[in-house]
Formats: sequence, structure tokens, C-alpha cells
Amino acid sequence: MIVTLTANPALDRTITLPAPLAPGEVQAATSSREDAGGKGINVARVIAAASSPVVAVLPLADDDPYRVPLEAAGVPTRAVPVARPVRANLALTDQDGVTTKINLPGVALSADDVAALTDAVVAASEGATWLVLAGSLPDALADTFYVDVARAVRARWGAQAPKIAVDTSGPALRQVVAHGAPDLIKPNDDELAEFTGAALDPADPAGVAEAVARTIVPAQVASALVTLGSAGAVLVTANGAWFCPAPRIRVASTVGAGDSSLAGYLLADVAGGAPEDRLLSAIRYGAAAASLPGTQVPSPADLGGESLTVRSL
Ligand SMILES: O=P(O)(O)OC[C@@]1(O)O[C@H](CO)[C@@H](O)[C@@H]1O
Repeated sequence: MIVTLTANPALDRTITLPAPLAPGEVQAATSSREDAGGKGINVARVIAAASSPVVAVLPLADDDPYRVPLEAAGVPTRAVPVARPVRANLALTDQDGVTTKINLPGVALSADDVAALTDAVVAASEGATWLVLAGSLPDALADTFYVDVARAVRARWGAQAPKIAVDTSGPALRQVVAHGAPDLIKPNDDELAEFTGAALDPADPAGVAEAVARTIVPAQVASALVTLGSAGAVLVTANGAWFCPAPRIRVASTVGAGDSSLAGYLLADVAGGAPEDRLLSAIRYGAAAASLPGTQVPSPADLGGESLTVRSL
């Protein structure tokens, strides 16, 4: 089973425009949709859609309207009751799939909420293969939150503790890499560049792999899956580095593509896949997500069958 933690879920509102976004103008939209979003929730939705066991842990008020799309997604959850509704994030996409995303800071959690959330993750992690810690941290949550959760889970379950995957950015990523010993991180090229402090060229996968190997893997993190948008993705482990290009697709919305890539990687991992299989699955799920509107996540039926070649770097 895979467990995900989303400390900062979001009701994702997507508005589709028939033309590029024109700041300062009035534009008529062609459609809109709402999805239960937040990075860990998106990962869990992909895993549930693939009929693989998953539990999503999140803070959620009893009367939050977010429950409607969340329940429709069919994801088993452990909701920690909190006082206020989740944030609503906005995405504006145009006919070419160009996406403008506006994210709110999220609901501040009390010290009791944080303790209850941590306890819920520790309990849910019993017997799990992976624990996914994903997304930004709401205001007032310490940058060390993911480090604290990783320590609590490992202290409780010891050798039986799940492997820990982290998808976050900024100070929370810095902390978890330095002190959380994650088994996997999934930055995109921008997040990795911010982390290393050096510009990265998504068209140069060998350069990306070299930057990861120089700074992160395997010194602090066992593996890194670096998503490079339409260029593809790079996987770096202690045993090697691989690149897979992304298939050409018609992009509808890039929101959730990285989360779907991570879910694809984990699905292949729990199925016993080799590094090349995991990377290929990450690419297929990420591309399928980008071809779907809003934060809609792919099921196995949505995956393309293009021939893709994973190459060793
Ligand atoms: O504020 P965070 O957690 O960094 O990002 C939140 C978010 O943009 O991430 C998901 C896509 O990856 C969306 O469902 C959600 O709105």
C-alpha cells in the first residue's frame, strides 16, 4: 500500500480560455472545472485509478465542500478534522495548453492539528511500501515538518517503515534533503535549479543528472526523479542515471503532470520494475496527465502507447 500526506490540499478551479490570457482585459471562458487537488491527493488519485491500494492523509473540515470532488475520486482517506476549509487554487489554461497557476498560501494549522496529522500518517504507514510527502506547507508550519514526519514514521515502524518519497520545493525541500534521508525526491527542473543554485538546461539531461549526482544522490537521497516538462525526465540512483524523452502530445493542462509522473514511478516500483521501467511509467503517466483538462488525473486506459526509449546517461 502507498500512503500520501497532503498538508496543504487545494480545491483546484480550472478556467479554460479560447485565447491566450490577456492580463487587464475581460475574457469569456469556454469552460471550467473543479478537482480535489494538492500534490499528495493527486498522487493518490492516480494510484487509486490504477486499482492499487492507497490511503491519502490530509487535514479536512467535516463540512468542507472539497469532500465532494474528493469522494467522487474514490480515494480512501484519513482526514484529520480542522476548523477551516481548504484553499482554492486557480489555473487559467488557453487553447495551446499554456497554464497560468495562482496558488493561495493555505490554511494555518494549529499545534494540535500538526500533532494529529503526524499521528495519522504514522498510523496509516503501518505495512505501507511508500509514504509520499507532497506539496507546499501551509503558513505557520515549520520548514522541518517533513523531516519530523519522516523521523516519527521511522521511529514507530523501524525496519518495517515505508520508503519515503518527497515532492516539495524551497526551504522544505532543503530541510528534508539535509536531514530527512528521503528514498526519493521528485523536483522539476526549476525546483532543482533553485536547490542547487545553478541554472539547468532541460534540453541537457546529462547536465541535469550530473548536477544531481554532484549535490544530492546518493550522498543525501537514494534516488531523484527530475521532471523536465515537455523534454522528459531524468532518474538518478546510486547505480546510474537514465533519461527518457516525453512523447509529443497536445497539452490541455500541465497541472498535476508532475504528481502523475511520481505516481507512475511508484506504481512501476511496487510492481517490481527496473529503473528503466519506473522512468518510462513516470513519463507515460505525466504525459497522459498533461493531455487531460484541469487537474484530471490519468487512469491506465489514458496512457499512450508511443514507442519511447530510455537511455542510460
Ligand atoms: O502549493 P503546492 O502544494 O506547491 O501546489 C499546489 C498545487 O498547485 O499542486 C498541484 C499540482 O501539482 C495542484 O493540485 C495544486 O493546486
